[in-house]
Amino acid sequence: MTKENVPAIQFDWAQLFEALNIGLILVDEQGCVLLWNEWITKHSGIHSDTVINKALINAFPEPLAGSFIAAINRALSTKLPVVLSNALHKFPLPLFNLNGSGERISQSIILSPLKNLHDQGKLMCLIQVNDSSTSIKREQMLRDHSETHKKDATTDPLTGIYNRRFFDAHYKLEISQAQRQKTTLSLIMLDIDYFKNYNDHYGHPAGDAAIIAVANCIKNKLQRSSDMAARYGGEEFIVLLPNSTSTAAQLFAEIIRQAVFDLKIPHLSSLTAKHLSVSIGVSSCPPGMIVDADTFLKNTDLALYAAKQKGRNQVQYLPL
Ligand SMILES: Nc1nc2c(ncn2[C@@H]2O[C@H](COP(=O)(O)OP(=O)(O)OP(=O)(O)O)[C@@H](O)[C@H]2O)c(=O)[nH]1
Repeated sequence: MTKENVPAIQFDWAQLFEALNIGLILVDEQGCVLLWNEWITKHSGIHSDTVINKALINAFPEPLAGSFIAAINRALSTKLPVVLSNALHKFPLPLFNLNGSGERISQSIILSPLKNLHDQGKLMCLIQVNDSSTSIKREQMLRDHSETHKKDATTDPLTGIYNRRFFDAHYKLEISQAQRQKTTLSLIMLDIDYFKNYNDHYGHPAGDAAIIAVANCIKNKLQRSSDMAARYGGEEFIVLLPNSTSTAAQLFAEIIRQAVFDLKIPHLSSLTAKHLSVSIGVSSCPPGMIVDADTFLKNTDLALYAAKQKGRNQVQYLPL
């Protein structure tokens, strides 16, 4: 904007400075305070009368950071604006929130050299202070929200283990990797016995607690970081064991079956035992065998069906 096209209005600049929702401090080349607006007064508790024409370094009750003083000198010597990054300098000035909590405002600061029209050839430095607490909190909220969202998309809310959607995606990757690397991939499907009776007898909240107990039992027995358990349906779970032979998978299934039974959760309406039990189906895809994901899953489900048919509370293996 040139001088010619500046709007010809009567303007109270002092009023503008006071109304701004940012902090403004103006210092001369000696670091003497020439302007100190209302925003700074509000957030520092220091009135302009006590600091005008005095050294900025003595304005606050605590010493100013060396990096802040250096930034003012840099703006004046290079005649270029300097930005104090919020990431590196969170609280350059002792400024506080107005809520009385004593919490410091995190600040983003721009230092701009200005010509001092009253003192030819001399410069002043305008210090603009922005309260970036709100934008930082908003960013943090967005980050937290996106983390929660990601977690929601992959985990089962009741048990905290992976959900079926995540399992399906992961399972397809594991099948192709096992086929490429010629390793054995094993699958375990597990279902709580007579769970409808359990719910009817003990109530739905107790049923939920039993599902959580079984999920924890499975989770605690997983040995390798590549093993993965998911809640597959209401009271049905699935475990993926990469690089695990059929023998190892059956042994592992038996460990889980026993561990659930050892929880000794009373199940008086079960026709199998007095305690909560699970039936487990196991299937393995040996090295070099090409099988599609659905066939492998169906085979494991058939093994589970066989475990149910043969009396429940047991492990059955069905070769592909
Ligand atoms: N408490 C609770 N119950 C659930 C949940 N999801 C599914 N169920 C119940 O699980 C029961 C499953 O019943 P069925 O599929 O008939 O199986 P079952 O009674 O275990 O019979 P078998 O598997 O043959 O031993 C149903 O009553 C569902 O309502 C859940 O999240 N919480």
